[in-house]
Parts: sequence; C-alpha cells; structure tokens
Amino acid sequence: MKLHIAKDSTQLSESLAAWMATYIADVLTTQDRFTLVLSGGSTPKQLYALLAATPYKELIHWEKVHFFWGDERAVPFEDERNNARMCFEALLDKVGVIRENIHVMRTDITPEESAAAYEQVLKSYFSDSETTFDLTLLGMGDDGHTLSLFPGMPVVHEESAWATSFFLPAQDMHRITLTAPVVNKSAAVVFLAAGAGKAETLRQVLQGDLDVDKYPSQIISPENGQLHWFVDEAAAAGLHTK
Ligand SMILES: O=C(O)[C@H](O)[C@@H](O)[C@H](O)[C@H](O)COP(=O)(O)O
Repeated sequence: MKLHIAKDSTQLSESLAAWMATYIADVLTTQDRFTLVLSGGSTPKQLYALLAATPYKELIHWEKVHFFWGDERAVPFEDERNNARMCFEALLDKVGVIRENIHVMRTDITPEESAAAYEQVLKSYFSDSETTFDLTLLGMGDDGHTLSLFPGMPVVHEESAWATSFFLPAQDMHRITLTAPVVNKSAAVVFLAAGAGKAETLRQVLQGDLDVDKYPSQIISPENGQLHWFVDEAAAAGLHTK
C-alpha cells in the first residue's frame, strides 16, 4: 500500500489529479481503452472539478475512458443525492467523453434489476480477463464504509455477485453497489479521504486489527494490483507514519 499525504484538501485533489493523468497516460501506451470507476460522496467533487479544467481537461484522453460507478443511491438521476448526477455535473458534462462509454447504475428500474443489469455490463467487459478496472476510485465514510459496504451488513461478505443491491435502513433507501471481489481485481485502487472526521477511522482501517465487519474499507485489497491512499494531514493525524 502506498500512502500519499497532502497538506490540505486542495493539495490532495491536485496531487491525485496529477497522479491520475500520469497513470492514465501510461496505461494508454499499452491499450486502447481505460476503465475508470468513479466514486460518489462529497470528497471527490474537488478532484472532478480539477480534472474538468485546464490542463487535465485537454491532457487526458477522455474519449478513451470508459466510466463506471462504485455504488449508487437508488434515487432518480435528478435527485441531488444521485452519485451519477454529481459526476456528470462536476466532470462528465465538461470533458470530451463518449456517451456509449458511460455506464451508470440505473435508478429508473428496480434496484435488483439495476444490479443484475450492471453485472451484465461488467461481464461483457471483463469476463475473459483476470483484471477488471484499470482504476477504481473509492471514498471512505466516517464510519469506515466504502462503496455501499456498510459496517455490519452482509453485503460486505458478498463473494459471487459482481454488483448487488440491498435496503439500507439507516438511510431509508436502497443501494446498488459493486462488491469487494470485483473491485479487488482492479489494476489499481485509490482511496481518497480528507478531514479530521475521518482520522480515527483511518487509523483503525490502516493500522488497527482486521475487522471488516466494523471497518469494511479493510476488505479492499487488490489481489494483483496497486493500492493507494490519498489523504490530507487532518485525516492522517492519527497514523504512525514512521
Ligand atoms: O454513495 C456514497 O455514499 C459513496 O459512494 C460512499 O462510499 C462515499 O464514497 C463515502 O461515503 C465517503 O463519502 P464522503 O466523501 O462524502 O465522506
């Protein structure tokens, strides 16, 4: 695991945008497409805004990027809480992407249908390959969840489905999410976490005992790929860095 610590959330987004531009360019020297999983939540908005502006807007070969989502809240696309909507507003509407390469988790059908449809999309891309996504971007909630893998929920241990859905009582909504096995086949996974509110959880996730039911982010560990944590100093405050 590689830990990248930035001074504040602005420098954090800047360092990840620069890292992504280099990584995407490197991968595209050996293949024609780049598969990218976007995360929802509030932290990546600043990153997406940077990627949508000069120089990254022009530098990255957006027309070769195929977009996926890590999880979705089962609310209409028009709803402010919809993760895909946030990503369109912050990034996809502003760069030269190809519409057919954008694969949202649908919320105009039932969550079960949506998860099944997503699994089909993923299988058409990846069923023949050892690796899935070139890059999966993830966030970590203050409670240690990632994707929609919430503490204490059976979905954390899903082993066969590539995408699944379930009802999240705490938020009174359904969620659609990728599962740990498909994310752990990514060529690279990057967690982005900022703010003092995540410091204690980050310490537990990275340096505490393994307890994936309590801290589901711990279950993310690419089998053959790279794992990066991009965090700011506030989030890293509890870590032993020596
Ligand atoms: O839909 C979601 O809620 C997410 O995709 C989720 O896994 C998110 O990444 C974390 O909750 C962190 O969110 P923040 O960046 O808002 O803390």
